[in-house]
Amino acid sequence: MTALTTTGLGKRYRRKWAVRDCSLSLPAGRVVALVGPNGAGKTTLLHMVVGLLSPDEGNATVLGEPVGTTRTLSRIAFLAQDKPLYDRFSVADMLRFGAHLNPGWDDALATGRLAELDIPPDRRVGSLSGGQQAQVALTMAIAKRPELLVLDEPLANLDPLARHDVMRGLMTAVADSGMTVLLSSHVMSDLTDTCDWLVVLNRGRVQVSGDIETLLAEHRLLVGPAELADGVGDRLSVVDETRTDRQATLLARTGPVTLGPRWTARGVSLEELVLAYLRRPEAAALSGPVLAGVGREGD
Ligand SMILES: Nc1ncnc2c1ncn2[C@@H]1O[C@H](COP(=O)(O)OP(=O)(O)OP(=O)(O)O)[C@@H](O)[C@H]1O
Repeated sequence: MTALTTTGLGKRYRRKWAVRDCSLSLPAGRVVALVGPNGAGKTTLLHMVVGLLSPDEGNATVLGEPVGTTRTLSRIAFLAQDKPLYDRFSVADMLRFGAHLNPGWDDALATGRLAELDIPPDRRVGSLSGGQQAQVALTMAIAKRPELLVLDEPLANLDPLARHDVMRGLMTAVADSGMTVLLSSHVMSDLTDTCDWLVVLNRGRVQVSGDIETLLAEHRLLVGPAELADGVGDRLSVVDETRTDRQATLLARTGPVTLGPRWTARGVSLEELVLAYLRRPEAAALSGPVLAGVGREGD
């Protein structure tokens, strides 16, 4: 089952395209990280997915149905960047509000989650810390019992401990419900242990979309003599490279690779992989087969 399919999706503001030619297929039950630099088009894409913006080209299907229908909306929860909370409401008022708006509301889940987090129901939302407000907003989204939860930078402005707590809460909810999560973030370290699918958006276009374990297995960081780098680069799909007079460091899309004795090869971290693609907007790695490089004598 596919949680989200987009085909040639595009949106422009006046004459400038914010998202262009976006074709994606995200499997259900995954926790998907949507990453990209400021202005890459993440919010625009998420708004099209949840039906807040209409595309100027292409189309999107969510949970097998067209975006924006009443039935689709009831199956999605969306947490926008500016958390949709009312400062003057008490926490309990917010939950009543959520129950009123959402037919599938799970009140036991909402009250139980906030009790576990020690967030008193009678406190005014405006008097809670940023981390507590994020938890209330996340609780509201989860209590809707969505099949697809879309979060636009849920961790923005939170300190590392609060970010960790919010992500842990999210993972518990995912484990309990099996819902698909699509979340955007700038902070790679928040995503490393929690997400299992990666989408990199850069300048409005999808650069990478794939299972994180597979993507990591398909890339290597190669370090060797600068004078031999061109020869190696010619035979491998190099995403990004840095060189000094003597040494070259290549991040290449390749399976296990055998190079000459002057080279070392190791796996990459998620952060290294994302940064390499972001530095090279022209490089694209949509999920697909990758050829393993074979080394030659003298490399
Ligand atoms: N309402 C709007 N009117 C005009 N241009 C807009 C509007 N919203 C977004 N844009 C432009 O569209 C592009 C994509 O913006 P978007 O907010 O989708 O990116 P983003 O990846 O979410 O950025 P950030 O990480 O900074 O939140 C940017 O160039 C932005 O300036």
